Amino acid sequence: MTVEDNTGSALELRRRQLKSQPSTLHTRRQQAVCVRRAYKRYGTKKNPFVILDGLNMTVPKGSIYGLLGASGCGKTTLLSCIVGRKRLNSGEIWVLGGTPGSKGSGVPGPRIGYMPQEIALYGEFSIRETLLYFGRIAGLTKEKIEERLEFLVSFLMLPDANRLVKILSGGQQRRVSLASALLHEPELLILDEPTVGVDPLLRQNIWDHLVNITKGGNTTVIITTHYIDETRQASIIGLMRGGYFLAEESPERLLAQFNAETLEDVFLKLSVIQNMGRRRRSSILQEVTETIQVPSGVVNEAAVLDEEGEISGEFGDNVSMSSRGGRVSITPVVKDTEPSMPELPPEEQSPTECMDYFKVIKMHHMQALIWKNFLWMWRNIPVMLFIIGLPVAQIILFCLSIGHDPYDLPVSIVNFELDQKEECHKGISCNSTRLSCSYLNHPFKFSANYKKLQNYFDTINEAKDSVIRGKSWAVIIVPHNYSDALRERLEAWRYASEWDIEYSSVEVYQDKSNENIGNFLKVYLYETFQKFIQDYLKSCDIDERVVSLPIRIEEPVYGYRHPNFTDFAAPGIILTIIFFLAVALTSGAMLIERNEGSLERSLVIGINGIEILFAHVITQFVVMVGQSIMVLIFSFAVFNLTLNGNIFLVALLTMMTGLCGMCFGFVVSCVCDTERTATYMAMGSFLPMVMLCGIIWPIEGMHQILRIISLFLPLTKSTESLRSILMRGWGFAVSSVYIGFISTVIWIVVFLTFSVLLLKFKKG
Ligand SMILES: Nc1ncnc2c1ncn2[C@@H]1O[C@H](COP(=O)(O)OP(=O)(O)OP(=O)(O)O)[C@@H](O)[C@H]1O
Repeated sequence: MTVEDNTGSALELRRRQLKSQPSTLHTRRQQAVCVRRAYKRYGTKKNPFVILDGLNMTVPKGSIYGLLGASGCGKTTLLSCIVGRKRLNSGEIWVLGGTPGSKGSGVPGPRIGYMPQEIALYGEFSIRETLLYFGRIAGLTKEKIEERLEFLVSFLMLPDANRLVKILSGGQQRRVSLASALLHEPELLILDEPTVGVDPLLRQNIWDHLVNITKGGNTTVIITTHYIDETRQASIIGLMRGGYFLAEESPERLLAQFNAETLEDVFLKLSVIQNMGRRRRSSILQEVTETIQVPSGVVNEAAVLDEEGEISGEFGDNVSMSSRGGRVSITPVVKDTEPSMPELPPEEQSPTECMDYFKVIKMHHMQALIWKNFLWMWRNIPVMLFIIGLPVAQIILFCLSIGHDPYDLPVSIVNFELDQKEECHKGISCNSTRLSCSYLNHPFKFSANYKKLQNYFDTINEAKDSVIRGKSWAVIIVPHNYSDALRERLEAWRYASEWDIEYSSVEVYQDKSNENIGNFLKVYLYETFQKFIQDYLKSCDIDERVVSLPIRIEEPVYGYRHPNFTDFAAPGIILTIIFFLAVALTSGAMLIERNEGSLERSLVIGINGIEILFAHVITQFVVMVGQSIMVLIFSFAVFNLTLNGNIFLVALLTMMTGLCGMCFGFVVSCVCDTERTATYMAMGSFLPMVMLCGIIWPIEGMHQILRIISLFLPLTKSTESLRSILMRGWGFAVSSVYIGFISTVIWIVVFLTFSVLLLKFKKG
């Protein structure tokens, strides 16, 4: 044969392959599942990891379709796309006549029964409760669920239905998972490796059952398995490799065509052919159609519509595909120019109006979800007690640890007014020659806080050394003749001598490395001196006001003469505790549900993200109300924090902030895929929020830009509002109060909208 002859026949062959498919939209919709030109990649566009590369698949109604392929070839990915949980990058999928995920297609929904590869069950539920949950979602009555439960437990040889899933063996758990998929007798059953870990007898029973339910033609099964030969009972098997099907045929025809004993052999031969194709692209078609005679049915005719329906084969519809991924390509086809390509179906519409999203909420779904969430809590009572107890523990810690004056701080004193070994005594008299003792032992603040740890030294150097070595916070030096000098200074006033002024002053050397302690000590010394000197003048029958600062600080309009930091920080701390615990609780619950796979199963059976979200809002809200009540009781009844306003307003704002935290938790769980990233995000937002929302430091003391930023944070206005209610006793009519409520509502709406959008668009 000459080169020209070869080229000519190859061209002829290509033309033959390019013959348009007789498939039509109508016939595609008639199939249980029809996949055309599916392309799916993970990774980035630049660095793609192609999983499906122009794959075609046709699953006729009433058939059992065995999806075979090596581990990691993309079976689960394909199934996820079929059930609408992942999206193709390009290509078309029809499932039960509609496009998965589109309005009115019923997919995802109870028309499908899905058994994912992971166990995807709630460990804390019993077998009965598991089936009750999935049955309720599918809209079955309790009686029907009980009837099916009885059948499935005996058919799948399950133990007592009241046993918890988490204490079942791996194989038993898989069977409960299979029972959950079979429970509502769906039209399309998608089973991802249902027979792993199942004993041969039960495996045979399962296959017999599948054959039985598909007999009537109303149920279709797609099943993946690693035991290739068990698919002999399937009506069609699709052998997947390299992102597409090597063949899609009935097992009998495949065995006959390849003259093989087992399906493993067939797979092997097809794989060899595929590998040859990779080496010699141009000659593959010739080899397939000429050298290897057997696959003729698989190769060409399979693509042709026969009486049984439209069957696609590797060299059928796939022929008209691109050559992405370097796979064997008979000829590349530009979609637009292909004359006989059936017109693409108009995309079924997703909900477009806002209200459409709320119409998707179904009562029986909500009931099942709320029941499931409460049951989960009931089964995890220690966890729940911890969750409710945690904010209480935090508020107790806050009230006991923050805002109190430091006490028992050691100070060193060198008192030159005292004789050797003389002790300082309390008490004040007009003629006292030991006024320094009266001052330092005055029962007002200084002595009250430092008395226990006043250490007397003989020399200044020794005393200073104690500060240098960190043994005390300050050295107070009282000069000789302090009392006389002070008396003289008071009496002579403007005529006081230099000597009197010098000797009537105590010297203080402080360790100011700790700003708070340094300031407290300074204030204590000032205030105690003020008190002491007034008492001294009184003892001399002199009006004590002459030595008071000529500024009268009257009773404050709001707050106390001596406000404490606890009252300042409490509003922000209460809101922060409730907000961030709600974030942790909600994002944790959502991520556990998602990562255990149970969420995936619920979504496939028809629950949608919005229902899950609202069910969590309801159940978590109950928890959060419990947390808020406990926190408020401990704050105001036990620790007597200042509460001048209406407690109902306080409770309302606290709960709204908790709701806001829950909504932020939903955003976190939608954005993050793992608990670790969610923890980073929650922690990453915690500190900025605490720093910028005026919780521990007034916003008025921040950098200008941060002051503006803080206005746009969820806890700023609510903290301000709560502070005004608590400290000023203001009501809802005052702007700084109602702005806090408005800001919280706005943040709830923003976070909820974000979550809904993320749930809607973050797929696959
Ligand atoms: N979300 C993802 N991101 C990146 N790669 C993924 C993702 N999901 C799956 N893959 C990769 O895609 C490939 C196909 O995975 P898939 O789970 O579909 O295979 P499979 O045929 O079901 O395998 P098995 O039979 O072992 O379950 C694997 O290499 C897997 O690592």
